Amino acid sequence: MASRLGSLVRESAKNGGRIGSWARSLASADLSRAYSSLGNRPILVDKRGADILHDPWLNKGTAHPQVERDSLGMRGLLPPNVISLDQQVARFGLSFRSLERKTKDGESDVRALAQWRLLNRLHDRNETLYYRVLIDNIKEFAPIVYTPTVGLVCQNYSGLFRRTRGMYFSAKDKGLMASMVYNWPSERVDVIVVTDGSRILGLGDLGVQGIGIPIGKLDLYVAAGGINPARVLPVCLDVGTNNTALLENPLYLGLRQPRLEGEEYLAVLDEFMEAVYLRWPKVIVQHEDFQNKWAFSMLKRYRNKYRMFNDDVQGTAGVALAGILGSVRAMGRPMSDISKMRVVVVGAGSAGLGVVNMVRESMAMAEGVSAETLKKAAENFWILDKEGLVTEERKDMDPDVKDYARSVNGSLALPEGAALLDVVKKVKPDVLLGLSGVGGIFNKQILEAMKHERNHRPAVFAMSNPTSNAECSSTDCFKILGGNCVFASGSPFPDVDLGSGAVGKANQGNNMYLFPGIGLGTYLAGARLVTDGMLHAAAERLASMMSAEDVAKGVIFPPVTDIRAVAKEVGAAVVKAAVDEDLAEGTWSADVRDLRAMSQDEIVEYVERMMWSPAYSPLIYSKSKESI
Ligand SMILES: NC(=O)c1ccc[n+]([C@@H]2O[C@H](COP(=O)([O-])OP(=O)(O)OC[C@H]3O[C@@H](n4cnc5c(N)ncnc54)[C@H](O)[C@@H]3O)[C@@H](O)[C@H]2O)c1
Ligand SMILES: O=C(O)C[C@H](O)C(=O)O
Ligand SMILES: [Mg+2]
Repeated sequence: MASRLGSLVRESAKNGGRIGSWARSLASADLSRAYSSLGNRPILVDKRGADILHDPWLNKGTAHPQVERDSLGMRGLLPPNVISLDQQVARFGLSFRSLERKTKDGESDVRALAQWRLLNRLHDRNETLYYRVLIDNIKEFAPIVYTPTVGLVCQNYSGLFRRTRGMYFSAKDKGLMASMVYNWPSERVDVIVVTDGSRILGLGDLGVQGIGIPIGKLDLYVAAGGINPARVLPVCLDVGTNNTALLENPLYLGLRQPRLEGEEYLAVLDEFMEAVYLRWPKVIVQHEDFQNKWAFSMLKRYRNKYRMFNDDVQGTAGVALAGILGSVRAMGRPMSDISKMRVVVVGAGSAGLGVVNMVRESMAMAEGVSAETLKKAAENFWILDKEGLVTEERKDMDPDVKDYARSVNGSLALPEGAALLDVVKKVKPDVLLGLSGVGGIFNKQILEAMKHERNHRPAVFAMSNPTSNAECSSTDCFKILGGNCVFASGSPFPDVDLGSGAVGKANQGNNMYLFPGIGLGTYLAGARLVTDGMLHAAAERLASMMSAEDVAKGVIFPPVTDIRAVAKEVGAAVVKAAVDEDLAEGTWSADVRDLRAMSQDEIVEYVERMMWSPAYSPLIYSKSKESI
């Protein structure tokens, strides 16, 4: 019926509005009336789920009623909010007229969104071509599909929503998730990136619109990590939002309710994790952009049960560790001197604390990790949150930060809640690291205070995303501190011309250098869990990729054009660590005995061979859907 309706409309268009005999039997010759009266009659379909959503004659997008979503295997394939055709028309009009005007930074953002739309449409049409284009132009396009533009996309996602992508699980799906996962059309899923939308980059709670982040992360899993795009699944857990502007926004596609808390929230998470591992027991689940209050607890809850990791806590930590090791080398000192670094960290959230925990372990390693060396290493950090410096006098101290609370007596003592400027002036840190989400917080005075006699090569890491949330820009940093400082930022910044041929090198310090390799290595190792040992191996491999010549110039991370090679090397290091830890079970292409027999170089070659790259395959018609 659907195709008859389709051909009717096409035929009518060809005949300049005249309709065929089939339609003429209807009471009216008016095509639009015929169409609408037909539209109200049931249409028999021989498709289900994603096949309906990808058929323009059948697809109703967000207007598929719940009964249809349930009977046709679509539950979870759309944002949970059901809206009507009239609302869709209104939404389209609203988004058409207002989207560009509402974007934040004017002209350049309008352009960025237009570029994202072009890429997104290509992604919808042709996966192979899309990934080929992305890989070949990664430097130009990573800032569009990933940070910073992906932040803007999430802020506007309800208006930008066209073809659905990924899955949505909500509190309304309680008890149904184990069956819903079977609505996803792929038999095999290797990597899931899931968010609850509660802390999207430094942009806060964006509710269901956070789905843009898992989509962007998985783009890099494919383009950099060589994961097959047919086997990735972006997920948003819609547990409500506390963002009142979104709740009042007529375009908003998510549930209009406050965020679930406590046991209700945990029940959704637990059911989701159980459901995906039920259908895909070997899948790797990456938790992404969960607010601090859940990020650590979810990691602790699941990391010894499932092969999962939290990118913001663990991926970021590895990248910051590699960056600090690079800065130590740039100072002309041996890497073991990391244990002598004074590090001021601004931001005590999931990312900031993930970083200090990992760097602290690395500092302790020089003398052997023990309670004593870890305690000593903790003294190298000064941590600030929105209340200022965290000291032992802090009231209602977050237990995760307790180990780093500074004494208010003794040398370098500062009062509870001391301001960043006072901390920097007194401590004279080697590394100033921002994971606060507060744009511009490393202001002129703070950067001036980083010019001190303790270190002629200070490192400034403005790691918050997207660009407008970065703690400072490359220009501010180099103009104030001179060409000798080492600069890294979460979102890309340009190199800075310092005159007379001198160039301040702007590094991108982003977890994109690790998560694709961590996922790839875990998958190929067939590791049961993602352990600290595997994460340390990943970070160390990243750090070791930079030559002495690079680091001397202040280049501490590889260029984004090398991201595929980085993922390969990091992936191989993760495989090796998993084998050494006896956690590897291998895959059909190399079991654990094969992996054990491989030299380091052979593991690298193996990883490279297993990475998916975009190329067309010949198509042959076969009645059975089995692939040949
Ligand atoms: N570059 C990367 O790879 C990377 C990775 C993860 C997160 N990030 C970025 O880090 C930022 C924080 O992420 P998160 O998950 O830790 O968030 P979070 O909400 O868990 O933590 C933010 C922390 O910043 C503190 N803070 C807020 N205002 C402050 C102020 N004025 N002064 C000092 N501290 C302040 C908060 O108290 C909190 O401790 C985000 O912008 C995110 O985009 C970057
Ligand atoms: O998404 C990014 O660009 C990095 C990081 O995961 C973040 O949350 O900011
Ligand atoms: Mg993140």
